[in-house]
Amino acid sequence: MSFFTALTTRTFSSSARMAAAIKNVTVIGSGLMGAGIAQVAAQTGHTVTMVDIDKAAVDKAEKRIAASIQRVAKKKFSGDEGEATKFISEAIGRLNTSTDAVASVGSADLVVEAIVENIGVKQKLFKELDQAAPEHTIFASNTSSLPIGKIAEVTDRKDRFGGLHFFNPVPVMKLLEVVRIPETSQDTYEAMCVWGKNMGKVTVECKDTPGFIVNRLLVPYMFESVRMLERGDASARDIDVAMKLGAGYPMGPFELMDYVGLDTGKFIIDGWAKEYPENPLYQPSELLNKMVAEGKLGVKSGEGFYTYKK
Ligand SMILES: CCCCCCC[C@H](O)CC(=O)SCCNC(=O)CCNC(=O)[C@H](O)C(C)(C)COP(=O)([O-])OP(=O)([O-])OC[C@H]1O[C@@H](n2cnc3c(N)ncnc32)[C@H](O)[C@@H]1OP(=O)([O-])[O-]
Ligand SMILES: NC(=O)c1ccc[n+]([C@@H]2O[C@H](COP(=O)([O-])OP(=O)(O)OC[C@H]3O[C@@H](n4cnc5c(N)ncnc54)[C@H](O)[C@@H]3O)[C@@H](O)[C@H]2O)c1
Repeated sequence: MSFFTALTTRTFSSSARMAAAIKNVTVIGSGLMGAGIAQVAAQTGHTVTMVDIDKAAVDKAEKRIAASIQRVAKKKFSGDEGEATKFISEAIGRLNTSTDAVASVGSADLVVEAIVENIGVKQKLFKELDQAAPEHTIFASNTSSLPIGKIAEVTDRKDRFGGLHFFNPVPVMKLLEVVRIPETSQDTYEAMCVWGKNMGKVTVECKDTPGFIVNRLLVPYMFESVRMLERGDASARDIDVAMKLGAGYPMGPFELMDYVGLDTGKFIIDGWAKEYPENPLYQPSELLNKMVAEGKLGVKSGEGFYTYKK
């Protein structure tokens, strides 16, 4: 029986029941974000299937999760090795992997998509998943910049569709932006919020506007930093030092761009430049385009504005 036929009243308890019923989570994409979301979901008691079209990406994600979960356990159970080991093995035991997205949603209560930032690719995926997933399954995208409504329009479940925008690194960053489109039902919205809290996150409500809350402010700031570098006004290192020591940011803009991935930054700005050509804050950068073309994607490729050990 679906949630929607089973529950007749739109009370908070009905939403809480929906969220409590979110036991099986499928995370599509096992890159930087998908791996983090899958890890935290497994840590917080969910049965998780982490999917990627690329088997090598799944293998890499498993390694990343194994390293990250050690750090989480060390912090959470400082001094108690037994509890830490139990926490790790139980979480890893709840985490399954696959390279077949369609076959992985058959028993999903929630699907969180974290694949490449491309509207066509996301729409194609959700169209396929819409046919395969049970009626009650909630779909969410972790997109940084694309309109949730546009991704959802290829499905017949817009009332069970929203944005769940996590922050990198997911095991550490406390914020979860919960994005609702006009069609998102109140039950779905509340279920996403309760699930977010169960994941240990603080949720904020966002409308489906470009960049939601954080990226609407963060992306122009990052691209202004690149433009400052392109003009030769200051070096990347000095801009980073200035913003860390002068504005209290944990990372400077270039460190953070390397950390999130320059390709993701390019996907975002290219999309916004096309959609809002008049806005000077949304203009692409020649330097960033060149770096991405050269495969300099930041930490994940070993080189970006800085170089990293692989
Ligand atoms: C071009 C435009 C692009 C825009 C893109 C937008 C992208 C997107 O949509 C939005 C975002 O995500 S925006 C991005 C939003 N993100 C930001 O803005 C991030 C800003 N940066 C930060 O908040 C901090 O620098 C960090 C938290 C990353 C590291 O903290 P730190 O103090 O500088 O350095 P530390 O010593 O390494 O770590 C200390 C402790 O933290 C823990 N821990 C860390 N990583 C972990 C992991 N992977 N796993 C587990 N645990 C992890 C661990 O306990 C560790 O202790 P340990 O004893 O070493 O295990
Ligand atoms: N990088 C960040 O800091 C950050 C933060 C918040 C949100 N996001 C958003 O999360 C999403 C993923 O970003 P990321 O940084 O994890 O990217 P990533 O490049 O690290 O990983 C994307 C993964 O998706 C896989 N993939 C591509 N198409 C697929 C498909 N059709 N089916 C299954 N897997 C597929 C790729 O093989 C790759 O492993 C993007 O929408 C991005 O905008 C990124």
